[in-house]
Amino acid sequence: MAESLAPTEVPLVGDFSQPTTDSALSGVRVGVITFPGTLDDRDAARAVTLAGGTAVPLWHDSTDLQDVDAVVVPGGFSYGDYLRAGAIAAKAPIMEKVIEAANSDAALPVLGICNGFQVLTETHLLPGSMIKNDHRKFICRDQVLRIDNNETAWTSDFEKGQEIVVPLKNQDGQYVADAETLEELEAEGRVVFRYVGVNPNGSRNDIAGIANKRGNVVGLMPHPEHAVEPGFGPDSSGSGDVALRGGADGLGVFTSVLNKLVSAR
Ligand SMILES: NC(=O)CC[C@H](N)C(=O)O
Repeated sequence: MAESLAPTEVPLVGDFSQPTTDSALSGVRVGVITFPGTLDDRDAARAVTLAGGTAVPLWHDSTDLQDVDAVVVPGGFSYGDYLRAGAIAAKAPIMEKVIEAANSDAALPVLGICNGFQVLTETHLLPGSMIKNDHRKFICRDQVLRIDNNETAWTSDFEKGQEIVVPLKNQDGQYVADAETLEELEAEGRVVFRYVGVNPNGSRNDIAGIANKRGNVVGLMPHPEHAVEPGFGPDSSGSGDVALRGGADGLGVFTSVLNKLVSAR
């Protein structure tokens, strides 16, 4: 009889054991959650590794955060986007622990990317909601973003006002919130990433990503983890010349949290 593989033992497949020269950074453990239907956990784990940290797979129905120092809630279609994108994942056992740790005095850094951002709004760690793109189509493009807040746990390695190019791919990417919430986000500088040039989905105030009040929880719709290796990411030169593809603009999101955690030690 075939050996049974309990769900909690399902491994995150892939070799993330990149050599790193900085032992302080590699001592930082970043959890990457996998729900049924998650797509981008491997790329998120690889981004953590390329930034110099240690990626720790976290399974959705576990309640053990395994002493991680930060958590990435990656993109995809958790639970098939049934009910609403992110709504079921928000109730997963692992998220109960993430919410607790994010709200604790220790302020665990949490990053939600795309479906992860949808999960974070559904948990109310972040305000507002994600609804269907205004054009009602799935969209996939290289997107210019401006870093409007470089004081969060996930953006401190960027310059304020810096523009980066990362991929965007979703159907429920339109960020909406009531007028009071939008006003508060703007007044408190909590719009972290803003769409530049094109607003690809009708998001209010061109909002691509936001933070909670303490700046430890950040969610964004575009995908920094898909732009972490020169030669493989989007064309940040804007020339359309494949030979000029830079594509590592997203790496700063992951180095930010590692450097911040190391300097806080
Ligand atoms: N790339 C993704 O994470 C997709 C997110 C989400 N399920 C959507 O399509 O809106």
